[in-house]
Amino acid sequence: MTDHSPGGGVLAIDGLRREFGAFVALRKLDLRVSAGEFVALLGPSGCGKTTALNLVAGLIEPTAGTITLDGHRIERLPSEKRGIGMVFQNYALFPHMSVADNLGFGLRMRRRPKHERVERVSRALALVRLTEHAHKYPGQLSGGQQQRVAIARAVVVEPRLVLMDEPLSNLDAKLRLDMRTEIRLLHQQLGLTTIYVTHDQTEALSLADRLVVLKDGAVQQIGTPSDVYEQPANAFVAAFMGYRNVLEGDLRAGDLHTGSLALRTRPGTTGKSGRAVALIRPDDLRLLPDDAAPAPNAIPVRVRVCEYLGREFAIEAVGPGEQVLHGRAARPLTPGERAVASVDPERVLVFPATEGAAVSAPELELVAQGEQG
Ligand SMILES: Nc1ncnc2c1ncn2[C@@H]1O[C@H](COP(=O)(O)OP(=O)(O)OP(=O)(O)O)[C@@H](O)[C@H]1O
Repeated sequence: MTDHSPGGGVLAIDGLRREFGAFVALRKLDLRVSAGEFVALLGPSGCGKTTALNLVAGLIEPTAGTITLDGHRIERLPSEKRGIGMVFQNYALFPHMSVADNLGFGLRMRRRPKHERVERVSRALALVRLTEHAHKYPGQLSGGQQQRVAIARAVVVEPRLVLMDEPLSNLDAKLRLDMRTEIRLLHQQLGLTTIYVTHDQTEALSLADRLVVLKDGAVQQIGTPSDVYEQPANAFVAAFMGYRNVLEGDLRAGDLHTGSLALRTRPGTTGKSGRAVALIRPDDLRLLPDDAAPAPNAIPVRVRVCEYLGREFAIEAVGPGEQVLHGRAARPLTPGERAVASVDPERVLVFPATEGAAVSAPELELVAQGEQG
């Protein structure tokens, strides 16, 4: 094992499973991560993301399955022998060591000569723009600065693989955005193979080359951000990716009939029939004044809430059959006002209703929160 491998290693995970007593936290994870790739594990609380990460890190052992890094089986190796860098949400810095010593620690453990340590620490400090803070202690830094130290400490040893577990979750909204860009930039510069755990779909979409969406310990979809966003594999993934409007009904000849309205759906569903759910992103549901020109899939609604978003307005409205709908309007609408909700059939995804049952209220709430970010 060498510290000097340029870029990152190649990771293969096969049939990875972890049980805690009778509870299965991770069912079966099969994943290939190429050298230099950035993969995000995404899903709601309790879906098994941290379990998967901890198995790769060597903090817990698998019940079954293998993990291969650069051709070597590592699933039973002690954590410190795996050549992996780790960044956690609580920074986990050594409080009694200066920033520079925190960074140099891993290199000292690897017995790198002093001149090399000094050189690499100063390069890593410059990379995360903390050069002038080198002699401070972690307690004297802001949360964002501490997290930059933690990231620099993980990458300074040039690990074959970097694991990050919700590294931005303790930071405020603005800092989160700044750090997100910083992590992406760092990844572009160093090309380290990275696995990143988050429950925030916007974070995963913006950072990762590929996403692994998990639910109840089971993989739902593996794909690029645009695959997962545009072509979610099932209703759960769709709801998690922000398809907040969920309408259930009978699918006949490409139309979903809910009992109180009929919705034309994406071409390709015409041949299918039966109980189904249609999912629509709020961005794709346009709220128009009542007297607007005819629009596709026009649903008469009454406006309930109008929120200012900056460039446009988020509208909550009630349609036929008391169906609650979330959409966007170019101009403000008044609560109580009649309006028309319209959606291009191309943007109406349809899944069998059995999958729709998997979209539970708490998960939708989580999506709703994520949407504000
Ligand atoms: N040591 C343990 N003993 C028993 N159950 C555990 C243990 N660790 C995790 N679990 C359970 O396994 C499931 C998956 O946990 P995990 O921490 O991987 O979820 P997660 O997706 O990372 O969630 P979060 O985002 O909340 O951290 C949870 O239901 C959790 O309660």
